[in-house]
Order: sequence, then structure tokens, then C-alpha cells
Amino acid sequence: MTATPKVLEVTNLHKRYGERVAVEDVTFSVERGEIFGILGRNGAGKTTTVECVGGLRTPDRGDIRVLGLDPQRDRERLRRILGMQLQESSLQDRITAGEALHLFASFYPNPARPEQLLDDLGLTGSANTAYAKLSGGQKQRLSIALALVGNPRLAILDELTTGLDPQARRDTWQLISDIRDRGVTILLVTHFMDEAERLCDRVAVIHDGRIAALDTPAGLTALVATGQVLTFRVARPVTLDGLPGVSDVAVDGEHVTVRGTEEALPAVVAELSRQGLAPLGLRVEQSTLDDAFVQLTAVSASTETATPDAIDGANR
Ligand SMILES: Nc1ncnc2c1ncn2[C@@H]1O[C@H](COP(=O)(O)OP(=O)(O)OP(=O)(O)O)[C@@H](O)[C@H]1O
Repeated sequence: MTATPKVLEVTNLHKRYGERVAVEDVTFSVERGEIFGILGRNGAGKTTTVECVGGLRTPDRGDIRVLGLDPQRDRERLRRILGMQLQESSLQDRITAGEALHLFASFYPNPARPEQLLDDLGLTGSANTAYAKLSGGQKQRLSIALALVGNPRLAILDELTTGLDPQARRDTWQLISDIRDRGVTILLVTHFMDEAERLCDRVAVIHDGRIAALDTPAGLTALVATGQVLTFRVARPVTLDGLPGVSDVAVDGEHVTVRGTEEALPAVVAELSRQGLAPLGLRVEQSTLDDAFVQLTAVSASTETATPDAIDGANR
């Protein structure tokens, strides 16, 4: 049996800007057909990581292989198999969406058809609109189209849905799923939990330049989750400790908060009933990837003191 081919392998990646360590000992691999998320707070090191993968930054240490290619040594061949969405576009204001796609297509040996991409991204009606006149959502979709026009094997999408309205976000998620279904592996940088949960097969949570956890969205939730939180009121004081699945009980007058696993709810309801009580205004909340993320990336001072502009450029 042959192992699933890796599209991307990042091993012990280190990158610093002057004194600031941006990425420290980051290791992960991405398999063919995966949507792999890199999730982290601002300044966690996500963009630096993917810029090293895309050959835009030179790592200080570590090894990167994109389908066997070294982004620094094999730039020309990498360009043909990797598509990268730029966080901020460098397009001229007057170029139209259609012209931009045709121009970028001309850089590749085997490009996608620009008209097809315009159609796929709902941009056909904007093909003749100057870049400066496109809406935020249209600019965003054009940047995705530009990342895909070379028919890449691996597409890196950074802050995919920042600034989009809820419907446009959902449309973009659907589009990304469709692109994956056509065989493109996707490395997705995001700080939106719902996006990671909805789209990603696996997620690396990066915190302070290091991988804090790497798992499926469900696996990450389970890793740190307390499970369920039950809140309700009771007519008189109760004792609920020691019930199956219950890890914590907080009673504040008539208000009760119970934390525990899925077993807690039936156990609590049965116990209240045994005591002749009912849980009034019962609410059950499930732990989410949000909770997991907050626990995995508790803020530390160093993340908050970034000074990127001072040394930008000198450290590529
Ligand atoms: N060119 C640069 N020069 C100096 N420091 C930089 C540079 N680029 C990034 N940094 C610093 O490196 C750290 C990681 O930045 P990076 O942009 O990789 O994080 P990020 O997770 O992508 O953040 P965001 O979500 O805000 O885009 C931050 O502390 C940032 O300030």
C-alpha cells in the first residue's frame, strides 16, 4: 500500500524578523485534496508561514517541500503548481477584471480559461469593470480567481472572506469546496472559527509562532471542550454534585450552572425530578471550536507588541 502523497511538507520552520521570532519550529503536512486551515490570532505567524511556503520569504531554518519542490531553489517550477491569493492586491486601478485574468493567465503554461473562472466566481457581469470600481466582495473574488488561473495543484488563500457580507461569505465557502472537489489542495489562512469549522478537514492552531494544536475541527473542540453547559433556575436550593457526567456545579441563589459531558443533562434532569423540582428556563450550550480556540490561544504579552513596519523588507 502506498502512503497518501503529501502536497505540502513543512518541517521545523523558523523565521524571525530582527529580534522578533515570528515562526518557531512549525511542522505540518497537507495531503492531496485537503482543505488545511491555519488558524490564529493577529500576529500569530500565519502569513509568515504561508509566505515561506510560497517562496516569498526565506526561512531562517527548516525545510519546506511543495510536491517535492523547495520554494527557494525551485521558484520557477513552484510558480506553475502553486496559486497564491494576495492579501492586498497590487493591481492597477484601471485594469478590468477580465484583463487582469487574461494577463495573469498569460504567465502560465497551462492556465484555466479566464471566462470560465469569471463565470465560476460570479464575475462575468463585472468583466469590463475597472478594478477600482469593483466592490469589496468582487475584488475579493477576483483575487481568488487570480490565485486559481494557473490551474494550481496547491492554492494558498489568506483571509479569504475578510470584509464580505454573510451571504458572500457563504457563497465563497461553497466555491472553495467546489474547487477542492476538482482536485485542488487548499491551504487556508483564517482567524474565523466558523470558516475553519465549515471548510477545513484539519486545522493547525498557531499561537505565538508555534503550533498549539493540530486536528480536525471536531478533534480540536473535543481536545479542550468541557462538553456542555447547562443553565437553569430552581424553586429551592439543590445539590447536584457527584452526578454522572457532571464536572462542575455553580449555584447562585436560584440560578444553577452545570458543566459536564453529554451525560450531564439526563442525569441532572432525573435528579431534579427525584427531588420534585423542574429546571426552569433550561438552556443547553455546546462547546464550540470558538471555545477551543480561546483556550488554546490565551493571550500572551509578546503577541501584542508587534512592530512589523520597522524592519520590513530587510529580513525577507
Ligand atoms: N515584515 C515584517 N517585519 C517585521 N516583523 C514582522 C513582519 N511581518 C510580520 N512581522 C511580525 O511577525 C509576527 C507574525 O506576523 P504574521 O503576519 O505572520 O502573523 P499573522 O498570524 O499572519 O497575523 P495577521 O492575522 O494579523 O495577518 C508578528 O509579530 C508580526 O508583527
